Amino acid sequence: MGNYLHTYFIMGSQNCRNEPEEVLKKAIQGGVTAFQFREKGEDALEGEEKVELGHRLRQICREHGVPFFVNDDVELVHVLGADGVHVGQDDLDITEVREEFPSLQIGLSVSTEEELHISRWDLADYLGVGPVFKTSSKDDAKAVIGVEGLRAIQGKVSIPVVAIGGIDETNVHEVRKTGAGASVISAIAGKERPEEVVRRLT
Ligand SMILES: Cc1ncc(COP(=O)(O)OP(=O)(O)O)c(N)n1
Ligand SMILES: Cc1nc(C(=O)O)sc1CCOP(=O)(O)O
Ligand SMILES: [Mg+2]
Repeated sequence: MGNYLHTYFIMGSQNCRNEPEEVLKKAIQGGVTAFQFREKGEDALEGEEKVELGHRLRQICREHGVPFFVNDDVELVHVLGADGVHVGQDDLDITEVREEFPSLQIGLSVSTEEELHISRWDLADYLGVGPVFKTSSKDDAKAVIGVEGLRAIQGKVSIPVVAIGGIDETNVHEVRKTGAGASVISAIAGKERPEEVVRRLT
C-alpha cells in the first residue's frame, strides 16, 4: 500500500460538524496521512467560496506535509496546485486525466470486478474501492461490496487500494486485515473531536 493511503481523510464543508479548517487541523493532529477536498452535494459551497475554502485547506496540508487531493474537479487541481486528483467511473476519463497530469498522483474509483475490467486502472496510482460498508455520505453510492468484494478487487491489481464507505472505529480493523488503506468521511468530519477518532482509526 502507498503509505499516504493508510488513513485518507476526505471531506468538504457539507460534511463538517465544526469549521472545516479546524476539522482538518485536528484530523492532521490525529495522524491522517492524506486529504481529499470533496466539496460536493447538498449544502456544498460553489464558485469562489469553494475555491477560497480549497486554498485554505490546501495551505493547511502544505504546512503539515500532508498530500492534498482534489475530487472530480480537474480545473481546481491546477488552481490549488494539488498533489493529486481522484476520479470516478462517471468523471473525466482517466486517459485524459493522465495526459493532463503526467506526474500527479491519480486515484480511480472501482466498485466491482466488471468496472475493473473496463477501466484503464493501469493509469492510476491507486484505486478507491467501495462502498465496503453502508454509507450515508454519498447519495449515488453503489451496492455495498463488503470486505470480500474489496479483497476480490485487490487480488486482481498491482497498484495500492484504499477502501471507502462506512468505515469507522468499529469496522476499520476488518479493512486493516486486508492490507488496504482506509478512507473516511463522516466518522472523522462529523465528530466533535476528530483527532481522537483518527488516533483510534490508525
Ligand atoms: C478514495 C476515494 N475513493 C472513491 C471515491 C468516490 O469517487 P466517485 O465514485 O467519483 O464519487 P464522488 O466522490 O465523486 O461522489 C472518492 N472520492 N475517493
Ligand atoms: C465518497 C464515497 N465514495 C464511495 C464509493 O463507494 O466509491 S462511498 C463514499 C462516501 C464515504 O463516506 P463515509 O466514510 O462517511 O461513509
Ligand atoms: Mg467523482
